[in-house]
Amino acid sequence: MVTIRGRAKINLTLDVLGLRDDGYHEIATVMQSLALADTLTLTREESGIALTVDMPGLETDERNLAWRAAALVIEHCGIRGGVRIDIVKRIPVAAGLAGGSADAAAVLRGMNELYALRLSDAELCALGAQIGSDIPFSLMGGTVFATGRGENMKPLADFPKIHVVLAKPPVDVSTPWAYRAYDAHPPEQRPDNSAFLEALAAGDMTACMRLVGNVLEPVTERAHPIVGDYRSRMYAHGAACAMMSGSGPTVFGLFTEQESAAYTAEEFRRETGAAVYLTQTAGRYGV
Ligand SMILES: C[C@@](CO)(OP(=O)(O)O)[C@H](O)COP(=O)(O)OP(=O)(O)OC[C@H]1O[C@@H](n2ccc(N)nc2=O)[C@H](O)[C@@H]1O
Ligand SMILES: Nc1ncnc2c1ncn2[C@@H]1O[C@H](COP(=O)(O)OP(=O)(O)O)[C@@H](O)[C@H]1O
Repeated sequence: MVTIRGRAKINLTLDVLGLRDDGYHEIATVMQSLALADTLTLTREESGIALTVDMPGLETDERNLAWRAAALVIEHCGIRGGVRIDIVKRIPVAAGLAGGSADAAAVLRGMNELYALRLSDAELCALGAQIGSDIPFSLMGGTVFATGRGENMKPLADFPKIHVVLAKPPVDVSTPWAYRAYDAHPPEQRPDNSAFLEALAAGDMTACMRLVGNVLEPVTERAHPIVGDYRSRMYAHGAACAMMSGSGPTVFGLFTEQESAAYTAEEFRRETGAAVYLTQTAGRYGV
């Protein structure tokens, strides 16, 4: 039996550079792991894939990314045997936090251990990329500059430990929808990735906070103005910076003081009734 965590992410920067021939978008993004994580327990079975999730409504068949990751490993490695996967879900779903990718990455790592497959990180990432663009990052974790459709990764120095308040507005945003809406009206204002990377390398956190930016934020916000409302509330509560993660709709606020993050989370819940999570940035796996 193997127990493994699949961690959420936020995008500190996200730029879309163009539409590719394969229908995906070329992106450039600084991704950051969070301590907020699902827990997955993998148990060897004689055959087949059995999946349970403690969150009602979430698929437990081949539509679940965790199920697909297990199937891919079994096929790729010619495994004669199966697996039972039990997921304790803590990452909000369809939130821009890559919860599904986190679970898939955990299953790839978990299967590697459970069946002593000795797949390298590069092999795991190549398998992960077949299922979803964010999965290679979820396998690596930490602070990463990702390009291509998200699978080309340059590990960066860890972003310092900082408190993160996540607030998910009560609206659903699908990733394909966000990219299509981006194509229909690409925003003019874009994050400056080079400046962000320079500031990060120099350890200039004040500049980093100023340089966060997500080109999908105005796209999702146009359809869901509540995103802007949540961002303003985060700033009003003293966040060093606040922004939507990925395709949204979750808004994160970064706080240097634990107390002020905890107070914000509580107040946010009280004021809006939103699903609010208090967490922290997390470093790379195995480091
Ligand atoms: C926007 C981002 C930012 O990190 O995260 P989320 O908001 O989903 O967490 C990612 O690019 C999401 O990656 P992921 O959620 O893995 O996407 P995938 O499953 O690979 O693709 C779902 C769909 O999104 C679109 N897509 C995804 C990635 C990409 N670089 N270009 C795209 O156009 C495609 O329409 C694709 O069919
Ligand atoms: N293990 C999983 N956890 C969450 N969602 C999953 C999972 N497997 C498949 N999905 C599907 O993927 C969709 C996007 O989920 P998620 O990865 O949480 O969001 P996002 O792409 O915004 O980061 C969900 O609506 C759900 O139908």
